[in-house]
Amino acid sequence: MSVYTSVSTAELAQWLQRYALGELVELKGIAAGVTNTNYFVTTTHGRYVLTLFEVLQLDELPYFLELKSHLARHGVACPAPIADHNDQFASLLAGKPACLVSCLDGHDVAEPNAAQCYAIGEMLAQMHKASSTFPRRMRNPRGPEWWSRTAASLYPQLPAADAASLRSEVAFQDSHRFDFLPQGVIHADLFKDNVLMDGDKIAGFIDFYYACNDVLLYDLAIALNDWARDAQGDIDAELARAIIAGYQSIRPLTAEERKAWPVMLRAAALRFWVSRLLDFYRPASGEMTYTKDPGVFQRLLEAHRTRQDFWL
Ligand SMILES: Nc1ncnc2c1ncn2[C@@H]1O[C@H](COP(=O)(O)OP(=O)(O)OP(=O)(O)O)[C@@H](O)[C@H]1O
Ligand SMILES: N[C@@H](CCO)C(=O)O
Repeated sequence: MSVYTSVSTAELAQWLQRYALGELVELKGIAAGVTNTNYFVTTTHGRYVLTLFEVLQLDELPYFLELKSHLARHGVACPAPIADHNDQFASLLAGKPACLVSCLDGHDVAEPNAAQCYAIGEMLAQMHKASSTFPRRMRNPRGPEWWSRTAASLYPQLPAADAASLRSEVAFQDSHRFDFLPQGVIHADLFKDNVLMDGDKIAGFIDFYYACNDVLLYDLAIALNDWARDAQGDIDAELARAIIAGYQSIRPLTAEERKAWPVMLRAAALRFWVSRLLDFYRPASGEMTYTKDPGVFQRLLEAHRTRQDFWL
């Protein structure tokens, strides 16, 4: 249950007066989610999602909330943050930074079909295009410098074979830098549980809190590594081709991107192998202790190393 911070109806009704959203009708905690506290809030004007940020500070929010606002304004499917009478998207509620966004219809899907994967690729490319005019910048907090440093801190705890595999991948990625490829704002965590689907249509991308400026192709690799993964943990070729086709229907890949693609799929797997290892060996205190299996991304990365066909 992810309601870490309780908000009373009286407290919320008072806070809502800073918005043009009418009177509070209902407040309901949302069970899903790991990091933040989320509620459905119904007012006389409509339905919204209230997020109380449990980790991010008020001064860290503008990049993410203004990005969502920019994308929603350009027709990209994502929740639109609501501004208060001071034209602010966030302010303190129950001692935590809090914001309201539009409530989307839809649910995350565990086993997507090809039409849904095509839609993901298409919307991701739309997001990349629409964010080209977004003026703020954010460096990737989970880039090569981070994974090298984090992997180095994990080697002593890993079984020898895993440490050797990780070490060789970090070295491999170090010898392949892609700063010359097209860059822009990337979601950087577009997994299946970060998209609400309405049938085969995308209701919205959510959870933009790893969004940053980086190589666009890397974002496609992150999405494909999760959306196209089959029950055995390898990639389903039909789903992979669907994501790539959807993406290219909006933004065709350049010759240099196509050349970099196999290495990029490995980089995207490495990033989540390392973050899951970190959660596994050193769970942050106070956080929920269930961790996702790092082996999923180790096996996927090792499969990418020997693969011949990359679905392009
Ligand atoms: N704008 C929205 N409209 C409808 N439902 C939403 C919206 N935003 C979030 N939700 C619902 O709330 C749930 C939790 O949200 P989310 O996954 O963003 O949680 P979090 O704790 O903030 O992030 P994470 O779980 O990635 O750490 C989602 O699975 C979804 O069901
Ligand atoms: N999507 C990530 C967790 C959140 O960053 C994972 O599945 O490892």
